[in-house]
Formats: sequence, structure tokens, C-alpha cells
Amino acid sequence: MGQAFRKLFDTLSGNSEIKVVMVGLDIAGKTTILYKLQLGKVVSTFPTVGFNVEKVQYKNVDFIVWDLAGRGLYKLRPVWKHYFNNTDGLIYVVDSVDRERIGEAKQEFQRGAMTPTEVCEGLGLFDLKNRKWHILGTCALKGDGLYEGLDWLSSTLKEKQASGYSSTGTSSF
Ligand SMILES: Nc1nc2c(ncn2[C@@H]2O[C@H](COP(=O)(O)OP(=O)(O)OP(=O)(O)O)[C@@H](O)[C@H]2O)c(=O)[nH]1
Ligand SMILES: [Mg+2]
Repeated sequence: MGQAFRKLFDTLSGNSEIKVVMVGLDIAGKTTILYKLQLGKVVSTFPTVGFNVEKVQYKNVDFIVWDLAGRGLYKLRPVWKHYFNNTDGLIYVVDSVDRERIGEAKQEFQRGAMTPTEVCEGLGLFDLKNRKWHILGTCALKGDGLYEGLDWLSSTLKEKQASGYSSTGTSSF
């Protein structure tokens, strides 16, 4: 309730707070951007260990910017989700001069979600012997894939009356 009032007050007074997480490969320029925005000048930086968090005020908005270490992105990824909680936006910084690592930047950017095939492999679905299963990509926010899943479930249960379970899985990506 308190939060709702605060949001309402913020909206009416034109003030708001936005939480942003900034990620990207090491040496991409994240920390430089953070302090340029906050202090208005370029500061000397060292490779970030952990994170920096600062409030950047711009046009009546308080941006709470979390600047995460880019080094060893893959190892740090398990902890990223803690930073992403309640985040309003993500800034992905790419060094436009670093042609050699644009592929790596893409890879890290896309690493967020597993493909349905990777989920199948991860869960060992291809090895299931006595269950019929089906996998499809869904988005609960948009509703994509949800009714397709229910359609599959209901039609499969109907088929089961005649044929019983099979180990065969299907997928729709
Ligand atoms: N030429 C140029 N150099 C930049 C720019 N932004 C950052 N740099 C330089 O790039 C180097 C690394 O910048 P940082 O801001 O520390 O990079 P980072 O992304 O925070 O790196 P990690 O903390 O290791 O993830 C520094 O020497 C910066 O001065 C830019 O826009 N242009
Ligand atoms: Mg940094």
C-alpha cells in the first residue's frame, strides 16, 4: 500500500526512480559511462570487481544504475539474476571498436535464455522411456505458447485412452 502511494506521489510530482542494470564485455566502457553520467567527467577506471551502483539524476528521474563487472561474464552469470530482480531496464554496452569480440558480445547477450532443445537436453527428456512429453517455447507475459500447450495436453490425453503412453517426445520451437 505504501509503495502504491509512493508511486502515485512520484507520478503526480513528476519524480520517479528507475533501476537499471548495465552489463557488457570487460573494457566495454560501462564504468566510464556510469561516472560520466553521474559526475559529468571522465574518471580513471580499473576493471570492476563485483559492481558499482550509483544514482544518476536526469530530467526528474533518479536512475539507480548497477554497473556489473564484465570480466568472466559467464562465471558471474549465476549471480546476475539477483541483480535483475525488480530491474526496470538493461543497458548493454558494446565497444564499437572491438570488432574481434563482437561475436563474443552477441553470445553473452543471447546467453540469457536456453533454447527449448537445450532445455530438453538439460532435463534429460530425450532419455525418458515411459512418458509422453512435449516441449514448446512460451512467454507467460504475452501468452505465447500457453494454449498450444493445453491443446497438446488435452489431445494427448484423449489419444491415451486408445494407445497408452509412448516414450516419444515432440517439440515445437
Ligand atoms: N576511446 C574510448 N575509450 C573509452 C570509452 N569508454 C571507455 N573507454 C576506455 O576503455 C577503458 C575501459 O573502460 P571501463 O569503463 O573501465 O570498462 P568496463 O566496461 O567498466 O570494464 P569492466 O569493469 O572490466 O567490465 C578505459 O581505459 C576507458 O577510458 C569510449 O567511449 N571511447
Ligand atoms: Mg567497470
